[in-house]
Amino acid sequence: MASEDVSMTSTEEVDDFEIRTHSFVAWLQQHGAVISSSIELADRRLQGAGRGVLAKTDIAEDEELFAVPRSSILTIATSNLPAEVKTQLDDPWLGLIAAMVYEYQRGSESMWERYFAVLPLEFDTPMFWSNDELNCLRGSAVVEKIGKLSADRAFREQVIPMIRQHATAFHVGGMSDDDLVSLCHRMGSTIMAYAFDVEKPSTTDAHDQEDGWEEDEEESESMSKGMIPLADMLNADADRNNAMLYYEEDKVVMKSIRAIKVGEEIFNDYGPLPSADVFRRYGYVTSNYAQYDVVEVSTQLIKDVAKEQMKMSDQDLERRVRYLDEEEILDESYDISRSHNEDTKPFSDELCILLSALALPAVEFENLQRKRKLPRPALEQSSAGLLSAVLHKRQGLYKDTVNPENGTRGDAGTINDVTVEPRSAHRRGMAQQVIQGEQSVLFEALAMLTEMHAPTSGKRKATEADTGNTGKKQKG
Ligand SMILES: C[S@@+](CC[C@H](N)C(=O)[O-])C[C@H]1O[C@@H](n2cnc3c(N)ncnc32)[C@H](O)[C@@H]1O
Repeated sequence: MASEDVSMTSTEEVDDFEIRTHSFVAWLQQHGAVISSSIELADRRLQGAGRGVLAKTDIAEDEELFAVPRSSILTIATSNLPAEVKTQLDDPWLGLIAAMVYEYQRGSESMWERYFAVLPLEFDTPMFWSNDELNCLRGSAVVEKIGKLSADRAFREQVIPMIRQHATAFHVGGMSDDDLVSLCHRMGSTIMAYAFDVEKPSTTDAHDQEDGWEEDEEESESMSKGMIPLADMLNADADRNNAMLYYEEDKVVMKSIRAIKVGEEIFNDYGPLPSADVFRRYGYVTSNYAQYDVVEVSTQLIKDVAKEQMKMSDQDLERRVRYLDEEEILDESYDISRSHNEDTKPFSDELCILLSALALPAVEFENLQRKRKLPRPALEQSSAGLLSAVLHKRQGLYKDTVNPENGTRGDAGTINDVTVEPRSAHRRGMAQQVIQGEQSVLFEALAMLTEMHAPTSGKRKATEADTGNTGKKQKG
């Protein structure tokens, strides 16, 4: 989990945690926030979840839990960044990072000082992992998505020169570029785990939009990225989500969306994110996002296996792939989902079309191409065989194979190894959970393919219903 200070052990320091909580709540109220007496900001460190919001009394559905004035939300616009700096910032997440660095460095001169005092100093997100720790994630597509190098580059090329240009305003005298990169990473990771896509005042539809920075490109003019004090103190739970944030003209309001019993935690939801994404963005793993787990299979892997399995020439392979690209079927990778996930199909139509196109005899493919047609999005015997070979190859990309039934694996000793310090052991444990989730998706997918083409069922042809293409729910 994210933490303010991992070395915090003495009673004095533990008390400081409470002091900072109370000081933050008092600060927010002084700035016009209205907080219901039915809730409290509580210490959830024993649950491994930092702070969280608890119900102090029974709460009815649709009750207002708290309201935060828009002026207390930290955005580029509300920050005190000099006007000429604001005009230099056209990227929303780099801009908010700069605004946070600016406000943080101003210390007691910043109106958000007591808010920063409850935000984390350290993270367990993979952005901060050692190479040894990252090695435990080998095989998961999450490794390619961490983006540390590109973030470093953006900080060094875009943010730091701008900060240096206004060094006095930013109070960064004496800080090296490396110090600034670390501070930018800290603020970037805080945004990733805490910021909301805030609807601007004129658009008042209800939405819960807690988000990371990767959605920025799609962000419309009506949204801006912002840090909403207290709204971001809610922990998340995919199954027990009981509150939602509503955007009003001059404030944002958190309301209960179902009845909540005294003592229960008030939870936000991050949406249908696979565990790997929850882990990458928020730095923790729980089993209740496992229902959304996926395994990413790259097109390159599919091409490599098809070439070998179908004994295809490079020329033939590239011709088919080019045609599918023209028909907008080709992607860089395809997600395999859980077979019992109610909202998604285990094998997408695009993946089935790609596999079928690669598995067709050359003459049949040429016929289709001539008529500018595509294969049906169903798995036939040959395309299912190809997929099965792809998935076996995909399995081999993981560092170890985890038994999805009991979680044991080749080097399970690493996690319990007394020579590994506790924080690293915790990270390795999370890596194992992520990998185990992905591998169980693979096992399920392979079992489904076997069942679809089991010899006992008489080598029947797969129908669209097998791949979920009728839109009906798939049962595992
Ligand atoms: C929006 S903040 C929530 C407030 C946070 N607990 C705190 O003390 O600042 C998101 C962070 O809370 C933690 N978190 C949220 N939901 C959690 C959960 N269900 N279990 C464990 N940690 C959780 C993670 O560290 C995540 O990055």
